[in-house]
Amino acid sequence: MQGLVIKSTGSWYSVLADDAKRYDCRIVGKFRMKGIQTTNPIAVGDRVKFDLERDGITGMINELFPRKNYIIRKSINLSKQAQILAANLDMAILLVTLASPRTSLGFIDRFLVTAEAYDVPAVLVFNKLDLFSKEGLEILQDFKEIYQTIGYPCYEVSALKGINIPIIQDLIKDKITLISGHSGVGKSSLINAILPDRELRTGEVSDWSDKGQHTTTFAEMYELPQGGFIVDTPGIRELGVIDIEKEELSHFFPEIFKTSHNCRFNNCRHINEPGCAVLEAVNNDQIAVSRYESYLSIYHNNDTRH
Ligand SMILES: Nc1nc2c(ncn2[C@@H]2O[C@H](COP(=O)(O)OP(=O)(O)OP(=O)(O)O)[C@@H](O)[C@H]2O)c(=O)[nH]1
Ligand SMILES: [Zn+2]
Repeated sequence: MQGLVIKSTGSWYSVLADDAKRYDCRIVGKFRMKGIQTTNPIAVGDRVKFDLERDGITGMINELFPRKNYIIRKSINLSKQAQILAANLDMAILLVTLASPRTSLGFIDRFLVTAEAYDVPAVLVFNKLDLFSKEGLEILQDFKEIYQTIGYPCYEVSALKGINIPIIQDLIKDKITLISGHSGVGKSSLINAILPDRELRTGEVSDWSDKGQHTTTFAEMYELPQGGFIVDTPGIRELGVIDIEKEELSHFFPEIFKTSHNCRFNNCRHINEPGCAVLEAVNNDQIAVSRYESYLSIYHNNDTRH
């Protein structure tokens, strides 16, 4: 039988099979991933094959289908180990607010770089629309223009007042979607608005605390009544920390990458090189200054965290 892993406790996996029934499964043998060592071989979002046991309600997973992508969390102390938080994400939503609290452009850009590196399509959703003044709405238009020009879809909602929620419900239908955002941005409110019945909580993964202790938090996969799942990872405010080589960073800024093909040197860093097409595009307002500043900031710090 085949199915989707909707819950993982480390030793048991809840698999939603193609017959729409749920089976508690264990793993046969070892599943090793090339390149990274993981504490959990299988995560929510994985598609697996399993053999049904005689009892008709439990199973043994014997095959993991190739992942189109996955997001990981590195252990802070156990340096070589990583934990797969979720696999096969169709979309990552970054929830953004322009006031109380204001999300910085740098934060947005770091999220987008990480999403690009993980190969997860990213979308920006601006929340707390009900709080926007006239000036706020103008800033919203500026923000949207920066990101829509690059190709990132932007939406605006009020989770509290229920504005534009059906648009988001439609957007996430039949997809596995990760919702991220910094504290206070309204993630819980949005999930509640989308999914009033929180009883549908369906998954979890364990996690490390900052002190390196192995604690359990809940990265949850909520099944949507209209089809699809939301992955919520409380305590993980971004997609996770990922190591990006300096030389590769521009690959994750789509507009910089596209423009860089016209740089004079093919190893151009886009910092001060003669004939740099990226610098020229920034000067001509074809690339947003804020985006270029984020590029420089990440380049110099080599850091995708806050
Ligand atoms: N005015 C307004 N307030 C909102 C909206 N959405 C959420 N809030 C408020 O913002 C605060 C934070 O909302 P939460 O949903 O708890 O935010 P969160 O992102 O889940 O925050 P953490 O639990 O810290 O991760 C609460 O006081 C909400 O009532 C909105 O659309 N408009
Ligand atoms: Zn260049």
